[in-house]
Amino acid sequence: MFWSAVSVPVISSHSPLLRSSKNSRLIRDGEIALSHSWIPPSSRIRGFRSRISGRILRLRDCTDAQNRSTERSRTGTRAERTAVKSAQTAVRARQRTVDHHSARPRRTPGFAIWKGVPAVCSAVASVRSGAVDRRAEIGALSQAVARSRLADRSAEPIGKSGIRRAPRFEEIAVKLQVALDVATLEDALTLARQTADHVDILELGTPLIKAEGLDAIKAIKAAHPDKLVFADMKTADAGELEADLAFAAGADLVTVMGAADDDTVRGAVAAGRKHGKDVVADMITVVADRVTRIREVSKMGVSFVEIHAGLDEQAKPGYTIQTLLDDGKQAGVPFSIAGGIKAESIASVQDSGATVAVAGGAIYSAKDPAAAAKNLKSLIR
Ligand SMILES: O=C([C@H](O)CO)[C@H](O)[C@H](O)COP(=O)(O)O
Repeated sequence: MFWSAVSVPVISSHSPLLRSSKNSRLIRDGEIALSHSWIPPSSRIRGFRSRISGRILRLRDCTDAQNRSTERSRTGTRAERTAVKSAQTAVRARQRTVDHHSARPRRTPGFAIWKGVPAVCSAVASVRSGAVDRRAEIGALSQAVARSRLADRSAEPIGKSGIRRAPRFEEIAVKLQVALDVATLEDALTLARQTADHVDILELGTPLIKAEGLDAIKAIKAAHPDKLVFADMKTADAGELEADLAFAAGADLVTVMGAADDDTVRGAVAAGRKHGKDVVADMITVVADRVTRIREVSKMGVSFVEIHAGLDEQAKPGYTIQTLLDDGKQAGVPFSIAGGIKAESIASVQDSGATVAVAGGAIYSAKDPAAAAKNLKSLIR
């Protein structure tokens, strides 16, 4: 399940409704994230009213926060106006980054969760809701703005200044993706059935797609319509055509090689736009100057990059997942990690700020794949 960039203040996070709801996740006291499926598409753009804990709150996404805060800045006390104005500036600056990195930020707010945007949006929403103490909220707003400014610097390598990356994703659990790296559709359906309850994304591995063809995407999606289906096409040429085929077969996310020609990446992105779906740039084989290429492909409109060490690279002596995590931290764009994630390493993947953790061997090679997936999920804080 994807969690929306909408991060809303709640009056009481102790509400049984919020605690038990499959559709909301407590980020921290006073703030929840809502699942995409729970938010009608139009509301992701315009905001909507929802009754939570008996109070009506205004929910909005990052772009909406910008618009609404304009209204707010016309009224209220001087302190409120100043606070909202700084938030507006911060949100706009962040939004520009979102626009820059993703051609479809408004339609994919889930991938816009980075660099302090939700914190600012949430704080703007708090001030606007008028439901809680204004002084406290203005304090929260200022903090969010400061955090966003700090995050501005996070794209730069950590240098002598000693400035560390500002916290970005850590309040929101990383999504778990199982790589169905098996050779038959039958085995893939079995593995998907065993693990679906514990994962957010079902990935059809490249070998599976090659063995069974695009119909395998259709079959997995039909069996698990509530899950995001990721087609690991690893497209190296004819990006638009190949991505189009995978999306038409039912994929929600499709990979294109980050090492491919820029036009191949752009082509896949164009297909993604046409279908309203997401393209992921797989950075497998890009090792030298990986951060530079990650930033380049991000600007081409992919939803996020997969920083990936393939099975052959993992088999080399001295391989460590840490280099992938370090590059993710340094790149300052949304990323997933794939490269032999195990129970021992999944916490560090989350700490790196990854959006998605991809696990193949740790699940399909386990004696009990369901238990392995469940365990990995439980290790995500
Ligand atoms: O993409 C993958 C690889 O290239 C084989 O197709 C894997 O799905 C990915 O590496 C995740 O698997 P593990 O590395 O075994 O966790």
